[in-house]
Amino acid sequence: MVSGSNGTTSFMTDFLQKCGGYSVVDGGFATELERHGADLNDPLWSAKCLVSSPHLVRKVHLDYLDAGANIIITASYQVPANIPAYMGVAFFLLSLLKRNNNICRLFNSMQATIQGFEAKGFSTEEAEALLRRSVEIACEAREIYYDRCMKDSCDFTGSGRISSHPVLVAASVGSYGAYLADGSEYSGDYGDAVSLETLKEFHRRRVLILANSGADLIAFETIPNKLEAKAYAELLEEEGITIPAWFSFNSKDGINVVSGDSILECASIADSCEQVVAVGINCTAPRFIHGLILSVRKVTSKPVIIYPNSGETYNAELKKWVESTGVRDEDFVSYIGKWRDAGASLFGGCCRTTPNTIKAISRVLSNKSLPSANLNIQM
Ligand SMILES: C[S+](C)CC[C@H](N)C(=O)O
Ligand SMILES: N[C@@H](CCS)C(=O)O
Ligand SMILES: [Zn+2]
Repeated sequence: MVSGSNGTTSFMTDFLQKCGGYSVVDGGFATELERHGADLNDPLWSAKCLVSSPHLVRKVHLDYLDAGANIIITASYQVPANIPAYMGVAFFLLSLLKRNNNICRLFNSMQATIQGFEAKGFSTEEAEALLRRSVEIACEAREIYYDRCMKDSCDFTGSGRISSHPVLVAASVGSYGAYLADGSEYSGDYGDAVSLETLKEFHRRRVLILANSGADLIAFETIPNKLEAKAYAELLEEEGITIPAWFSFNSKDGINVVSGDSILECASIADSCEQVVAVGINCTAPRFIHGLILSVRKVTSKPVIIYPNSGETYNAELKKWVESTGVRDEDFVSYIGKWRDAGASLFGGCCRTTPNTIKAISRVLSNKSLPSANLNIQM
């Protein structure tokens, strides 16, 4: 096993210790916004609410804190810092070549994204302000939560810090595929036109903004391929980013990440990156999680984070989740003990999970006497 020891290692292990050994991550953010009536059929997806209903964003964070989350993830998943100049040039060239099917597909998704943002009239400054705002709102929710706890006089230390329920704000960075808003984060297929440099330039500005936004760490989420993991790792190093980060991949077969790249290779990239304090899997069907935890553990000793989705499938055209047939995954909370035994230490939910899911996870983890697997907790 690779050591993974570095300057930031203790950040997560110290935090886990404060939480009692295991930590609870929040659940589906967009899902909860939709449950409150938000229409996310938009290129910004969940981030649309940063503009249209920031109060709802704050409320959803608070609901997850009330449910027991120790880590809340910001609404910045699908906000780019800007529309990079290379995209304008690439867009023009692609428009000349779009007789080829693959190029045609790339052209169409770029067109949708660029037009979506232009239609919204976002300047670079506004997009950047949106990224910062996403962190501010999460921090505001944490303050409100702490204040409430203080009033209820629960578990505060002399320093005014909450002792039994510490909370971190993780700034979400969605993949380039998320930004394309065509579900590419579930294929990881960006085509040959997208290189390591393309991805680094696409992510550079927003990573810098989020690193200086007051967030406690950066959540690189739903990473669909090895190239993007490499881009993140190189960016963190090149830019001398000092706040910690986690790398979380997604899979649709339990063996590889969605692009077909090996989870072992992807997790190794995360392991070698000094700033990375946890490695894991998100937005993946629960039935694949156990095997993936074992794979990740083969190449890193860093804490393993998992936040599966409900096991449904995303239809990017309709921007809706469709129930899958066959396996019932929605009661995945019953597997928390098994995943804990396999070596995971941070647990939450991704798309289509709710505060009820998180409440149930929190309950399972705080009940130390429960048996290892199949705890049969009802959400
Ligand atoms: C994690 S997926 C459900 C996010 C939404 C997707 N990038 C889209 O815009 O359709
Ligand atoms: N954290 C994201 C989803 C990642 S797949 C959100 O719910 O906004
Ligand atoms: Zn998800």
